[in-house]
Amino acid sequence: MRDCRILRDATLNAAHVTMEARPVRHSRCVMTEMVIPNDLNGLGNLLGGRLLHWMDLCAAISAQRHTNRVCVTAAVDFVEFRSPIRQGEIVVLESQVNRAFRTSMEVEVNVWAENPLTQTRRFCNRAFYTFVAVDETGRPVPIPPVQPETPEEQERYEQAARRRELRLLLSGRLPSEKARQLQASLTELAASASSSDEPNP
Ligand SMILES: CCCCCCCCCCCCCCCC(=O)SCCNC(=O)CCNC(=O)[C@H](O)C(C)(C)COP(=O)(O)OP(=O)(O)OC[C@H]1O[C@@H](n2cnc3c(N)ncnc32)[C@H](O)[C@@H]1OP(=O)(O)O
Repeated sequence: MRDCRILRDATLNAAHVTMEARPVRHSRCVMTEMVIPNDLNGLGNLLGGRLLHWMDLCAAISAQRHTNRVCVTAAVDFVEFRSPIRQGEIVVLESQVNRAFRTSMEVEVNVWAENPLTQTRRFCNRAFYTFVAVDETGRPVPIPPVQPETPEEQERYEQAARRRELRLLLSGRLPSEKARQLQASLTELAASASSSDEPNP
């Protein structure tokens, strides 16, 4: 990645880059695909790897919309496959940047399967991607913050900080004593568990 010419050409002129906070809506991406025979596993359902590929592209578009930079996938967490997706169904992917940190950001991707005849949708999949904005040499560069505008965006923004600590902890990039948000959440959980254990008077 570090000596790629496309990367150099795409990032040398960084006049379009700004560090002003950006609303979540600025990074939103909606992608639509149709499941065809080449996308199927032996059971006749959409291949998990094909879906992850589409999700990665959708998330990359969100990351690049937020930053106006070339962004690379650093990690993928909490991937769930809740319901198989069948041939002929329409796959709708929606992503947005939940929160930006220094050079990295959390992108949430949600996936629905849509019946093309009835247009009814069922929720199938969710994952959280970490993208890092890079310069022309592939090194991480600072990115603008996210400005949440709705209560849901605010909640996602706060949860993103806890998930970040967890993924950095699990990848050995954060010592446990520095995982302060997680420690606070665990203390809160323990307190609510012990108060609900108390017998009624
Ligand atoms: C017509 C115009 C054409 C234009 C044309 C443009 C080109 C259009 C390109 C399209 C692009 C599409 C892209 C698709 C998506 C890929 O397919 S990308 C390919 C797959 N990914 C890669 O190859 C990435 C390989 N990894 C790397 O290059 C480096 O590890 C990284 C990700 C840049 C990080 O570098 P590093 O030296 O570890 O940097 P470090 O300073 O330690 O960490 C930087 C940040 O990453 C975070 N981080 C690092 N590792 C992790 C981890 N495991 N978990 C969580 N966070 C992590 C750190 O916490 C830190 O965050 P901040 O505190 O700064 O917010």
